[in-house]
Parts: sequence; structure tokens; C-alpha cells
Amino acid sequence: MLQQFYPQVFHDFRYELNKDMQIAAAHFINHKDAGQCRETHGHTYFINITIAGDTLDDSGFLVNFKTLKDEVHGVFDHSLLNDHPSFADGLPTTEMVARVFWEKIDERLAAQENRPYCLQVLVRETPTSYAIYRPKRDEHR
Ligand SMILES: Nc1nc2c(c(=O)[nH]1)N=C([C@H](O)[C@H](O)COP(=O)(O)OP(=O)(O)OP(=O)(O)O)CN2
Ligand SMILES: [Zn+2]
Repeated sequence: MLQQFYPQVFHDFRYELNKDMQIAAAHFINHKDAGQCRETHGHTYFINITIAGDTLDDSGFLVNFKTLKDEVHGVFDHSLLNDHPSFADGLPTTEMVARVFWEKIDERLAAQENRPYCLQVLVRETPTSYAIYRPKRDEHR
């Protein structure tokens, strides 16, 4: 599958993991330049999340894969993205979706003692369109 090709992030952490998931969600882009996307429509979003760190927790996990699924799928699956406060500006574009997912994941990871980092969130909105959010080094909490 095309979705199984991922752009890589270069880093020097000891461990890296990747979590894939899909969510079904609707959105509309509230902007004059959005064309047909101003109307509410749905996508199956394909998401790949890259986490890295030097230390594992006492279960031997960098982060539990389930934690990542809970933060994204658990919150956004089968929803209208525009209804979430994170998209109050009315612009749940692919780029913004990737950034919002990164913010939620990074906040959760900041609470872990072993402190893994989310280095990349890839969001594929259609078979021909995807966006990536990669934080700047000083952007982590
Ligand atoms: N930079 C962005 N451009 C567009 C976004 C976006 O989020 N960021 N979104 C849209 C639409 O919401 C649409 O869902 C995706 O657009 P597009 O890739 O053009 O969809 P198609 O399936 O029609 O693509 P084809 O390759 O032409 O079949 C628009 N732009
Ligand atoms: Zn769309």
C-alpha cells in the first residue's frame, strides 16, 4: 500500500516507534478559497505518528501504542472536526489537523517520566494528498 511509505525524521534518539491509525471524520473549510471544500464532506484520514526517546518506561514501552490511539482516534473518530475547540478557527486543513494531533500527543508525552517526543505526524486526507507536522526543537513542552 502507498500509505506504508513514510518520510523519515532524522534524530539521534536510541528508540523510535511509529503508530498508524485511521479515523473517519467530516470537515469543512470555512474560507473563500476552499472551493468545494467549504461544504461539509468526509474523509478516511490515514495517520502515522513518529515517537522517539532515549529511555523506556517500566513496562519496556517508549509509549504504549494504545495511548497514541486514545489521544487521536479516541477523540476525533466519527466526529465533525469543526466541532472540536482546537479547530475553532474553522480551518481543519490537512496541515492544521496534523498540528493539532501533534499538540495533543506532545502534551500527553510531557507527563511521562521517560519523556518520549513526538517528532512527526503525517496525515493523509486523500489518496493524493498528505501533510506532515514536525515541531521545531524548542516547541516541545
Ligand atoms: N494545502 C491544502 N490544500 C487543500 C486542502 C488542505 O487541507 N490543504 N484541502 C482540500 C480539500 O479539503 C480536499 O479534501 C482535498 O483536496 P484534493 O487533494 O485536491 O482532493 P482530490 O481528491 O480532488 O484530489 P485529486 O488528486 O485532484 O483527485 C483542498 N486543498
Ligand atoms: Zn476535505
